Amino acid sequence: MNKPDLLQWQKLQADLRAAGHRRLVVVEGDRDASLAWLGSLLPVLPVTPGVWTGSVEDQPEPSLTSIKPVEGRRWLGRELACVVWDGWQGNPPDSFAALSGTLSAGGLFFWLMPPLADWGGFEDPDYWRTGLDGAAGHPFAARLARIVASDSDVIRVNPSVNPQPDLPEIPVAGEAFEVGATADQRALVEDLVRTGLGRRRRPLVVTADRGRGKSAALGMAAVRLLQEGRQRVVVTAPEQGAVKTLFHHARLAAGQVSGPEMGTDNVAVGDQGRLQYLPLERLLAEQPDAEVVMVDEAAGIPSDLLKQVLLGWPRVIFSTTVHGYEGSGRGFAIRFRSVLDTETPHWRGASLTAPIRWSASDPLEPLTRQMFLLDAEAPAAEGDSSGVVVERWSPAIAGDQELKEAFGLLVDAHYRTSPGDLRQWMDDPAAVSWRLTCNGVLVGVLWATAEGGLESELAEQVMMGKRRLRGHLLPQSLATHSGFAEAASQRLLRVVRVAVSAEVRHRGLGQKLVAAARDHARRQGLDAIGTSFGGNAGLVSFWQQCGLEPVRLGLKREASSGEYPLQMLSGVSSNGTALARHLRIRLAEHWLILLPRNWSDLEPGLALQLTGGLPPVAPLNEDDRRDLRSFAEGHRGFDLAVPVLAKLSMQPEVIGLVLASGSQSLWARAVLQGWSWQGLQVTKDCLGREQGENALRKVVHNILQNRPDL
Ligand SMILES: CC(=O)SCCNC(=O)CCNC(=O)[C@H](O)C(C)(C)COP(=O)(O)OP(=O)(O)OC[C@H]1O[C@@H](n2cnc3c(N)ncnc32)[C@H](O)[C@@H]1OP(=O)(O)O
Ligand SMILES: Nc1ncnc2c1ncn2[C@@H]1O[C@H](COP(=O)(O)OP(=O)(O)OP(=O)(O)O)[C@@H](O)[C@H]1O
Repeated sequence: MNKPDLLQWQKLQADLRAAGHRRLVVVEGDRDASLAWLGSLLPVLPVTPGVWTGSVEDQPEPSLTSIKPVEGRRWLGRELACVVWDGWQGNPPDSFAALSGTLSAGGLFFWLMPPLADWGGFEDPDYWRTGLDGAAGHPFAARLARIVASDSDVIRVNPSVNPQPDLPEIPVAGEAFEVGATADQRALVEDLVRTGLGRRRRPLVVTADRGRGKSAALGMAAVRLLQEGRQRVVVTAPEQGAVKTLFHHARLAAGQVSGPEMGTDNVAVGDQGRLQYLPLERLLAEQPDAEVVMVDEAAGIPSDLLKQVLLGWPRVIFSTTVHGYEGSGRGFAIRFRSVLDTETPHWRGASLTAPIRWSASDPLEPLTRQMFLLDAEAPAAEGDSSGVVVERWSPAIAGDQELKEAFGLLVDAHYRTSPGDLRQWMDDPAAVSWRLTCNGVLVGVLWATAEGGLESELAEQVMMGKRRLRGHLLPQSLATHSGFAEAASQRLLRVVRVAVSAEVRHRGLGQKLVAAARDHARRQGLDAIGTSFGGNAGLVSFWQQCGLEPVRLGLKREASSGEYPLQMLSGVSSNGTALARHLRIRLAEHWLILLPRNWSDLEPGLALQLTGGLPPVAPLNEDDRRDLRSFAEGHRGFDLAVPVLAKLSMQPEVIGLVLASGSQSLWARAVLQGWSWQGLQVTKDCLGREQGENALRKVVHNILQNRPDL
């Protein structure tokens, strides 16, 4: 009979729990046989709470919760005794990695799949979601198969061939593993308490892998601070769900009852003390009088908002996950470090290494790390930028060390780089990549993908919003939102990611990588090179230096960067050049009406930069000049001068003068973004209407003096 030896599995599970380990069990081959095999094994194992990533009808054990394969990330922060992952239904990497992190000590992760040798050719049902279906090969899955095959801690079962493989002996130490504070965590709590009680402006930045107990430590430390005399500790995070663990451990530390369904708004300690959660916007708007502010999952918050928190309160603690399942916090650490170095050079870093919910010798964590390159690190760049070589390179055929370094560079540069991106990069047949080395050390990577080239009928339908295609981000968005069907029929090379090591930035290396991609686009007869990213002033400058121009700004801020998506393009063929020009002129024609309606909260520097980068729609006429002079000399009020001031902003080189005026933010918001005087007072752009108008008059006066030709 194809049945497992139940007693052996029960012993294995008990030994794993005592050792604080979890294991991956790959159940290979025929799916029905695998389900039957699991159906006889699971009832004798502890499987609740547990999940099954398949349909309810196929569920091998009724007490498992049936979820869709993509829903794993929703379980982050919870603990599962068992995961049964039906790979036949799809293997979205982010979700898989997230679920593996929810498994507690003693947990088994069953993975149903075809035989390992077939993984590279297996048409994973999840491929369609990101347009990878039908690709000739799947190097990402083939690599996973190699890793699984070479890991002796993975248990492999093929129920139709060998239903009872030899199970490993788990060495169990004298004392069984128990979840509890590690020495690391206790030391961190002391450090946090010292920071919270200490002198001003010595921020602490806590970084660690997932599940090290950072959030819990913040909760425990907050309570200690309140017990030791602080009255108000405020915690914030990208979303309220992220502070559940923090509040749970705060309640326990305060000797209160805590349960999973309890709120995360407030914990009172003693007569006066209060730990309170505030969403970031409220924290910044209300500026509460807190002695200590803690920011959990700080990588999920744009650095300019973190900076406001940093400067707004006397004692600030930031905490974030590095090597997360849904993206990495190291990019955050790098980006935010420059803010810290400038604003508060005495900031300190702290870290936690020991896992809390499983033992340090658990084999599942290092395995998932390797599978999804969760710990990918860019090689140390010494700051040497000589001996530059730019070359085509492919992640699909790279050795593991090379791949790890290149992916590490992308991860460092973009904190939302996730395992799903690795799969896309390796498997997308339209992907082309380059790497840049300095004296043999990898310091730059560019990943691009060819998009568009749709038949004209389909392109028309995409333009009219009647069809949506997977992939083709840039052409689709330009066709649908900007209204140009030819954007979907032309062939564009979209730069998905470009990254240069922080140590060697601003030396022209990034531009070299983009030039290589542009060259390729030209040689391949493509029409344009473009990109789409969370717009900020620095990156817009970079892309402008590379010859790309803004052609579209999205209407909704991206969840990942907190910024508006911006698309930039540069023609390579004559058709592409005409399209880019056409798109820009169209954007320019609409800009002054769209900007205040849709992007009034756009960062003012970026609003000015984009305005200055657009072609002028119409030159100033005699009436405009008269109005400008009247405004500058005080005969005409601001309210009636706004249209002419806005028109003035779009004249060549005017924005340069505005940027140099010292009133740039006031100009952007009052003239271009439609702000009220009241709002401008709150942001301290002016003291009130009179002072604001006078400042703007001065700017106009200066522009008229400098540019008599206008
Ligand atoms: C689709 C996408 O990938 S968008 C995301 C781009 N990648 C990232 O944000 C990752 C982190 N950043 C990086 O890796 C690098 O800063 C890159 C790739 C953006 C630029 O690489 P570099 O090698 O520094 O660019 P390079 O030296 O060729 O060009 C620098 C010019 O770009 C502009 N620029 C680049 N970064 C900035 C910035 N933060 N602020 C202002 N201008 C900037 C400037 O004009 C700069 O000229 P300067 O050095 O004379 O001031
Ligand atoms: N001292 C402790 N005793 C018991 N359980 C703990 C302790 N510290 C943390 N935990 C538990 O371990 C898990 C991970 O802790 P926590 O969320 O604080 O880690 P983290 O490093 O903040 O991870 P993440 O990056 O996932 O937020 C949680 O389930 C938490 O309740």
